[in-house]
Amino acid sequence: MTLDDARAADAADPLRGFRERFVLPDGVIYLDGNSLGALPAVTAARVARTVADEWGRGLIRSWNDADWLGAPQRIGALIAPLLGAAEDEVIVADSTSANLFKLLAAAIRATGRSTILTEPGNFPTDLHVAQGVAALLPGVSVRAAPADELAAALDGDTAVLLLSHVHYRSGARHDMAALSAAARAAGALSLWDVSHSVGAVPLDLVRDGADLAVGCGYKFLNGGPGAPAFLFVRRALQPTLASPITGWMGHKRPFAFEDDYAAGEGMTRFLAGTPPILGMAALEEGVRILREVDMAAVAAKSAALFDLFAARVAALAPELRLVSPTQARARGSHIAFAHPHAHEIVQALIADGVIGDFRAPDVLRFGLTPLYLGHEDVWRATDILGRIMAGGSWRDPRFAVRARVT
Ligand SMILES: Cc1ncc(COP(=O)(O)O)c(C=O)c1O
Ligand SMILES: Nc1c(O)cccc1C(=O)C[C@H](N)C(=O)O
Repeated sequence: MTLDDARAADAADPLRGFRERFVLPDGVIYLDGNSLGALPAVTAARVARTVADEWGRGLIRSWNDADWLGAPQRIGALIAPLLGAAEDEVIVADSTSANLFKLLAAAIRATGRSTILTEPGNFPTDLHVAQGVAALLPGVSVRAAPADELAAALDGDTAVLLLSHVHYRSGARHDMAALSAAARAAGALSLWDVSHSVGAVPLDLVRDGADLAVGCGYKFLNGGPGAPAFLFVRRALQPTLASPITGWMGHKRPFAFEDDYAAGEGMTRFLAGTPPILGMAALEEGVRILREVDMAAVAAKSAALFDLFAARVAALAPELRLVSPTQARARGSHIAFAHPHAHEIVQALIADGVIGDFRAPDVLRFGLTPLYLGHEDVWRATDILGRIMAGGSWRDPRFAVRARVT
């Protein structure tokens, strides 16, 4: 593909109109929307209105008048179709880590079983929260099995199969339907972390038999740094699960101020405390944009951007080893390569305006976000990468200095 071909592909792109819905700095090619999504153009004004009008003038009346109280359910319902879930199966609350804790503990209690089955190399918070739950509950342990041994590792002790649908490092995507069915056949629940899937690939949690899911609001949903997360519980399971964080917002009647806890109806029981309204407002705007989008078009464009990226790197920087699956249906919406000097190369790219990220020890990762990234961006980014590799500019000692956040 030539630069002209890339431009022609962008001109014919059905999603090209979405780029102007985002604020992106000049001189930057942003390839990290899988870690922190870009700022939607409407979000600053929405947050400013929430602050000045709803908080400043409405004051506490806004819990009713601006429906602050209903934000977790309202935004959950907005996210639901992106998950292939019903509106009453999703609620927005807390962080992905906290929601993992709630659902893991609930799953162990509901099944009466003792093992959390996961895979080695899952996102650290998933593993760490599982370890924390196991440390808290007598007899509970975490077991990790490689992807191709997971189905065989499910047994009568497995309470819950905990997996990231799309792997944060390689982008590899699990077969949700097959693994959820295997978990169910073993009498276990399936819990999917869809942080790297929602808004990135078409999801159908109900069709694919997922029992439980959690995910981030700040990646492909473009909800802003530290945006609230969401959780999904299959409707039939909701009455059987109990949150271990029995806060007042999950109570059946929070404003009755009763001494004794009574779990709220449906997903409400998975709330704990007061929702962060400013973050909720930003998240709502990000999700609204995604709701206008045909996810099949997003998936098709993501696949085209990936193929272009992979082909250009193979030609211009063959020393980078592709670690993402080559088949589109087997991956999410980022591309990853391994190189012993991945950190330095990513830093050199950032210095040249191409923002990707480094995942220790040796991975360069580039988010492919079809709403605000075009073929020309990929063409230019890979051009810069090729020059950095050919010229060896990444060897500059300043690129070896590790930042706190990579
Ligand atoms: C798969 C996955 N789960 C969870 C998280 C983060 O969870 P939290 O928002 O609680 O930090 C991330 C990224 O940070 C992630 O990639
Ligand atoms: N949540 C993050 C943060 O607070 C700081 C820096 C990065 C993140 C991320 O989201 C990392 C991301 N989940 C990943 O896949 O690596």
